[in-house]
Amino acid sequence: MTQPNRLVIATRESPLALWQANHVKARLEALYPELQVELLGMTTQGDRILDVTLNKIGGKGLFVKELETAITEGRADLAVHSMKDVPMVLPEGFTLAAIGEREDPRDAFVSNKYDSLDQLTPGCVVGTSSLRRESQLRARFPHLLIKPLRGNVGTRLGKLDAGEYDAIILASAGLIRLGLASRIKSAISPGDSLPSPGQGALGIEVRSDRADLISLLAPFNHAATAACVTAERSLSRRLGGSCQIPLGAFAEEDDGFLRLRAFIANPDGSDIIYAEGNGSLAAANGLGLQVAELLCTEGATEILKSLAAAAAE
Ligand SMILES: NCc1[nH]cc(CCC(=O)O)c1CC(=O)O
Repeated sequence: MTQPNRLVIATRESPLALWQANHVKARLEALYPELQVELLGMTTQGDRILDVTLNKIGGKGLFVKELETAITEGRADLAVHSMKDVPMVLPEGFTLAAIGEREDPRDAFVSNKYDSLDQLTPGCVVGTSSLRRESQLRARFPHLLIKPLRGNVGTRLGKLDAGEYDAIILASAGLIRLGLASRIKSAISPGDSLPSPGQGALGIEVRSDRADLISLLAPFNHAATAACVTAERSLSRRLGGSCQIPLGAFAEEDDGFLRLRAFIANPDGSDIIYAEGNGSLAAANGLGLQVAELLCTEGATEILKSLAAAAAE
């Protein structure tokens, strides 16, 4: 198998996406000094449509499709994604060659006036467009008002600073990567806001037939992170995971074992179901299915039915 001497990474052009692509580029160049790596920046539909909440316009796939097309057409070899944005089922012919070590997976509380969620007083306005974050806030902090908030990380911080919100919730990982960790007033515990499947982890997508790339990228894979993300994604896939469903799934590895916690909810947070399970690293996929089954027995099936009925209206 011959090693390529030049690689092109397809990436979105948001500052976070560019940071992630440059991070993978630097890692690859350090591993393979002979290799030349270039970036191909692209705008996706998800970046273009900013005035509608994501769950109304088709969700995660919008951020990855153009990148996959560039790979199919031979304009790029690989795409770097936030695993949180990668659909649970990849299109035929694509695979994840590696999942890198996870950054802080927790949600971050960001505010110019308050230090943490429990300091917020009745009527405080919290910005988020994530159904996952919204349903958990409604369940745990019913006195807060939730107002939609979209755009890339910089745009969202700008809206907070303009006084449109008392606080906003973002992923810690994005803020840390962008050198904005000082904006995090407090990390929200997974018990208060269970992260999204894949949050904080980077994935590298290639065509399944590129054995050369799959072996080249193997050193980037972080086994514990990959197992956690596998468990989270298998749970989400089993429940039809997309941005349309308020769902969180978060796995942690300790000494070769995984603990997977998950929840599913009605969008208004009136019905929120938690489940968790433990398993070995090697059985990550099965653990995801097992905890999904637990959620179904506890009422997830009914929530999914009513969400599907509401969507069909
Ligand atoms: N939904 C957009 C998105 N996709 C990945 C991240 C953050 C980085 C990560 O989770 O890896 C963000 C921003 C956010 O939710 O604040």
